[in-house]
Amino acid sequence: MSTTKNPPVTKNMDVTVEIIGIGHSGEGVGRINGYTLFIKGALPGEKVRAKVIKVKKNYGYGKLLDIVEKSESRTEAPCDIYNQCGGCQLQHMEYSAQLEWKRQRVINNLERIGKLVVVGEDVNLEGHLDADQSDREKLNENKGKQLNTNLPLSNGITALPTLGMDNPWNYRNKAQVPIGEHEGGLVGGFYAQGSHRIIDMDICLIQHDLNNDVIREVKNIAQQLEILAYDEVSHKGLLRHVVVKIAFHTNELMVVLVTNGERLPKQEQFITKIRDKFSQVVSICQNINTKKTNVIFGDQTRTLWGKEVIYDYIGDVKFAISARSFYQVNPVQTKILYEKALEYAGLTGEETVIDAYCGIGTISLFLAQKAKKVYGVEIVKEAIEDAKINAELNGMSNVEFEVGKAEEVIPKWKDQGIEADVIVVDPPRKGCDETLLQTIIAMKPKRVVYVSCDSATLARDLRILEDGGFKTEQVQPVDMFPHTVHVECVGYLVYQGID
Ligand SMILES: C[S@@+](CC[C@H](N)C(=O)[O-])C[C@H]1O[C@@H](n2cnc3c(N)ncnc32)[C@H](O)[C@@H]1O
Repeated sequence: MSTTKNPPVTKNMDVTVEIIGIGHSGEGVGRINGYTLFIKGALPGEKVRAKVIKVKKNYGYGKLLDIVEKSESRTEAPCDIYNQCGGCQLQHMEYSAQLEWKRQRVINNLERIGKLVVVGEDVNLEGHLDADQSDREKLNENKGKQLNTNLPLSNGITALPTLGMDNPWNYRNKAQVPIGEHEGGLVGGFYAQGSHRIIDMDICLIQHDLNNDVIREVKNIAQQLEILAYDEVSHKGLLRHVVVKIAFHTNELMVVLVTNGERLPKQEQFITKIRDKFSQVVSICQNINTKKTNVIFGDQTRTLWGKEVIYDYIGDVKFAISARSFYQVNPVQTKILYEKALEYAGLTGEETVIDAYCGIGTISLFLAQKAKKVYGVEIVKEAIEDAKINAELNGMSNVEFEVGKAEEVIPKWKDQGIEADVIVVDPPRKGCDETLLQTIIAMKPKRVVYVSCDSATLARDLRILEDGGFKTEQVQPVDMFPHTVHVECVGYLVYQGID
């Protein structure tokens, strides 16, 4: 007979609780008689007073009222709109503590989800149980991959300290802000949490300064030229989004005006005013999106002035970035991440490499500098078109790209006799497809380099690869998104199976 326990709290109750972890959205995680309470703004190690605002069967939410005992890691969030925006979740935590927390989260997932042994010093930031609990619950939803926990454990993985930024601000190279109208004026910034009300924003501290300046000026110009902001309820008005991209290495800027219609009134004046203000702007584009949708871009893009693309470099590799092409948003940390991937790939110039989930081929081209041959596979056709353009741009003839699912294309390559010395994977959050993992196991490359944006699925997939004869040597967390809960990792595996 099952017994259902009632939550120990009720709505509006005033509670005092110790915070033992950080949840998925950066909330503090507290426990009351085993019941989990998520409290936004609270930090691990703190004792806080909170008002219960939502009660669910297994967990609830509280509103922070008072900090009774303060964490040493607490700091003043420097952003004026931090509490309204939601784009950053950890500004109230010292940066060094953010880096430690990110590493600990990775370690916990490797140990608890992957059943892997992590050796070396433990950073011991108090309690992460609940955060990791929710990682595990998320994985359970992703059925189909059963871990065999009876198999031998790894002899020990080194989880290195998170590679952070010297200056963890102004790191984003792309800004995209929705435009709306408020009290007769044009506003642009971000959606208030849980709604589509646009809050005007002057400055975003994680954006490159020039992106902030351009966005502010484009709003002013649109207002002066009486361009109407788009209203998503009535589906009327013109200007939907302003997107600005800056190439950190060349300082080239692209401005994209996303409009609900083809005609841009006073187009020439618009262009002249932008150019007069910013000499770095080399490309002004219009993207037409007339659909009733939350998706930012429509299918049609035209260049209003200047070039179709801007150029940037990651290390020595040059990339062409168009209005719609994907490009990593933190180029400084991308270089660090890719250098680690390159180090783990251990290339001497003789190796054949497969880059699975290759996107626009950034990793493939980075590795192609040191490999004999690189094969890249990616599901999005446009990304592969960009990858081919970028290979040509760099005069690289030792790379081949194919559109398709990694789990279908790589087994085909295997059947065609392609043998990889190194396989690199950089899957989306849900991790690698099971068929792909089994193909990697069957192909027995000397090394696997696993780039991951979700350490929970990374841990699950490492377990499968370990069971198939690979040994995970190292996992390197890299902070691509300071002040947010996200953490990127690179895992290094070597084949140890017996043939
Ligand atoms: C995390 S991104 C990696 C992108 C790329 N490595 C980079 O650094 O720019 C994951 C990529 O996997 C692609 N993708 C998703 N499912 C896929 C599949 N089954 N097969 C191949 N590519 C896939 C996505 O379109 C996306 O470009």
